[in-house]
Order: sequence, then C-alpha cells, then structure tokens
Amino acid sequence: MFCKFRLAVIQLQVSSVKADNLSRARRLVKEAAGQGSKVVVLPECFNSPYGTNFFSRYAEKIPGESTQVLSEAAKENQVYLVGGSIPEEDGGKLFNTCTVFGPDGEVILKHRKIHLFDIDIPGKIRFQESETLSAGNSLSVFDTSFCKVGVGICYDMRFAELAQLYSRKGCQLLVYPGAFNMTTGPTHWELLQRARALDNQVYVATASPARDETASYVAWGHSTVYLADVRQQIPITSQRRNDLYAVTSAQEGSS
Ligand SMILES: NC(=O)CC(=O)C(=O)O
Repeated sequence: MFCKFRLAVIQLQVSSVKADNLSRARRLVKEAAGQGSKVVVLPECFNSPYGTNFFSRYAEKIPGESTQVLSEAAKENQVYLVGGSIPEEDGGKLFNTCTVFGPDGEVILKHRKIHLFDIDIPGKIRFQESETLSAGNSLSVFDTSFCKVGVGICYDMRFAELAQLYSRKGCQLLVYPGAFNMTTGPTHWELLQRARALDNQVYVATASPARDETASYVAWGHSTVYLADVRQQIPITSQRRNDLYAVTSAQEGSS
C-alpha cells in the first residue's frame, strides 16, 4: 500500500552551538508540518558539526537532550520525524545514529550507520569515521500510515545491496540523512540517489546540512527527493532472475 503524502527534507544550518541547532531544527519541523508535511527528514549530524574531533564532545545517550527535542517536535506537529543523526554514546562506544519518531512522539527506530565513512583521496579529502565511531549492525525499516520506509545514513547509500534488501522488504521510500562534501558531492550525491531509485523503483530522499564554507567539513548540500515511479510500466521486480542470483542479508530470517 502506498498513500500520497507530503515529505519535507530540512537542509539545516548546523553550527557549533548545539542548543541553536536543536531550536532551529524544532522551528523548521514546525514550519514543514504547517505546510502539510507528514514525514520530515533532518540531516546527518544535525546537532553537531560533522568531524571526528567533534563526535565525542557532542555525543549523547539515547534517550537524551537531542532525542527529547525530536520526540516533542514529532508529537507537537503530528509528523513522522526522521531525526537526521547525532553522535551517540553507548557503553563507551560512539555511533552515528538516526532516531525516528512517530506522530505520538514515541521512538520507533534507531539506526546506527552501518558503513563507516573511511576514505582517503590524496590532495582532496581524508576522513576516517572509524577513528572514533563504531559501526551499527542492523538493517532499519519502519512502517508509516503511508508506506514502509528504509533508513540509511550517508555512506550507507553507496551500498546498493542495502537498498535492494530494503526494497525487497517492501519499502517504497528510502531515506538517507547525509553530508557529502565538496569532493564527492558534485560527482556522486545525485548519481547515487538516482541509481538507488532507478534500480529499486522506490522514492529516495536525502537531507544534508546546509553548506557552510567556514566549517572544517564543507557539506555539499543539495538535499533531494528522487522518484522512480515506473513499477507497472517496467516490471523489473517480477522479471528478476531469482533462480540465477540473490542478495541475502545475514539477518535474513531474524527480521
Ligand atoms: N559523509 C559520508 O558518510 C559519505 C560521503 O561523504 C561520501 O560517501 O562521499
């Protein structure tokens, strides 16, 4: 089942002042809901600058200050709120974690970034999330009154198998809070979203922090929604040769 609804992606200005980030997010969720949005998506690291030197300083337990704000914003505005991500501290480890809240303000999902962003492009960008973060180990799907949704965070979008598994689980919308940069953004950000949408014939939505040229990590921006609504016309789901190939999850059978 898929019902029509309005989705908002919030390209939030993220500063080094956590309280400002939280109040800005709260105000914009209200504004999006006021315009009829039923599902609202915040960017990766919406409460903290994005950088390995910031994660431990901004990290919180869940539930904590930031998720409390998200819960209240979801409830006050009666929306499903995909709360971007925050640095989470749990058991002495740090994670890059997305929480999702229902219109009643209850948390319905916690997704920890599965694929850590470790890249080294000489002369351009070196970023090693694994220096401070641990990876999550679960696929994350939630139901809304409109459709089923699969969640990944930023680098997770590069892994086609994850999107394929979400699609096979019945997701018609994939959301990726993300923060690509000025090197990978221009070449891959849009291309990856279109690829995930086209391969799986699902909607894909991404929310990025707004670009801030003074930040240590300059986000590419360009939050987007992509649609590949050709399921009937080009029925690749039923044409798939499951007798020849398969994508399986180590969690298969347990979910
Ligand atoms: N920031 C990320 O997790 C991913 C990214 O910027 C990229 O894949 O490029």
